[in-house]
Amino acid sequence: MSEPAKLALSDGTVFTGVRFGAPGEVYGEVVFNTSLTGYQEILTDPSYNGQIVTMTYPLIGNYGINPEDVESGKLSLRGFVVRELCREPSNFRSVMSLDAYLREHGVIGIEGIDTRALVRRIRTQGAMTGVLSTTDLDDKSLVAKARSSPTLVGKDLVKDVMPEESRPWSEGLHSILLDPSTPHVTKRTGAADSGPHVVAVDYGMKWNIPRHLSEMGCRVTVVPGTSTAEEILARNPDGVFLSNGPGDPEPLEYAIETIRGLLGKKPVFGICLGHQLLGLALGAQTYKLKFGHRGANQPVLNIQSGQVEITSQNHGFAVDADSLPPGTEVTHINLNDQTVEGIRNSELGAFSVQYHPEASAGPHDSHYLFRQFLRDMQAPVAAH
Ligand SMILES: NC(=O)CC[C@H](N)C(=O)O
Repeated sequence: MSEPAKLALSDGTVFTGVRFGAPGEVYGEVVFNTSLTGYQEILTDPSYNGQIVTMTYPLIGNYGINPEDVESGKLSLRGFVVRELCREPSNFRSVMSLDAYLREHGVIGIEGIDTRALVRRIRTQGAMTGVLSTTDLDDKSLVAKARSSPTLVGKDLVKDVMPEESRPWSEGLHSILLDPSTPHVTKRTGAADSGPHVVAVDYGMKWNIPRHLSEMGCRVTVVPGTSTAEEILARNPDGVFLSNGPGDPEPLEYAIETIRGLLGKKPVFGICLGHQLLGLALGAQTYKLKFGHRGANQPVLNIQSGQVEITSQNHGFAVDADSLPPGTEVTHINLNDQTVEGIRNSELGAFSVQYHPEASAGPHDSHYLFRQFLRDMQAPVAAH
């Protein structure tokens, strides 16, 4: 039996659809993702904390859920919006349906709404707060709640999703990726225990990042996003990695302070939130984009090589190019809107990208950045 659900936006628009997943009511920033596949990686990406995610692809759930394609141990997003939910998945790796998965994790889903109309609203008005409910179906009340719910600007959303303790990382990439001749066997390679030591500062890190570092032979120690520079340096790393994570980078003063204490001492590599935090630590500014970049088909120009990479992205904030201090250069730009996608300060041995070279899900064009970090770690900082 289908149960109604509603999504109301702060601009007064209300969409009526059908519930899937858990019942209840949530508010969050309504954003959209243009990936055709990878809903499981999106659901488990901690960077979506505080957001209600809409998929633009019209049929979601057709290959089910498997235990391997997770990017964290839980679902951090607030709600999930699709045009049509596939209730009968078919895939040799699937162990349950998307509907059952959302119910198990207490996440509300809505299907059967015109996601094209919703995305056009977000694109014209900008990202908005919305309320998704299966308990209150009164349009006026829902719009009033959407208007009075707080936005994520100025909030620390990292503290909800980062680990409390440090831990050694112990997993490489799927063998399914490494050995296409045995696609029915999904095994991971073990973690490296020699090679350069990377301390990965976890602000809500997608697991495919340390899997890549491990796969390259690095020994990886994951530490909480609140770690100080002294605590990190005491672990004697060869390089420090700054992870992705949710929300506005600006209020994360503890992280910016830590990065300042590492710059020039160890090679630093940042991805997404880590990139924004590196920018802030170098003295640049960040700002909120109108509706963000989320998908697996974002074109990025590598200014140095002249090559275009098709990239996986998930961000709503960006580093302001005009605010970059001398010595820090823009290395990559987004070809859709010319925003900054990568920066480098060679003297300090630090670089970062706004997009996701670990993909998961998405194209693999940007894996070379992990090798670049490896090269940086093999040369002392002063040599950069
Ligand atoms: N994926 C991320 O790390 C996102 C970075 C930041 N929270 C943003 O939305 O811009």
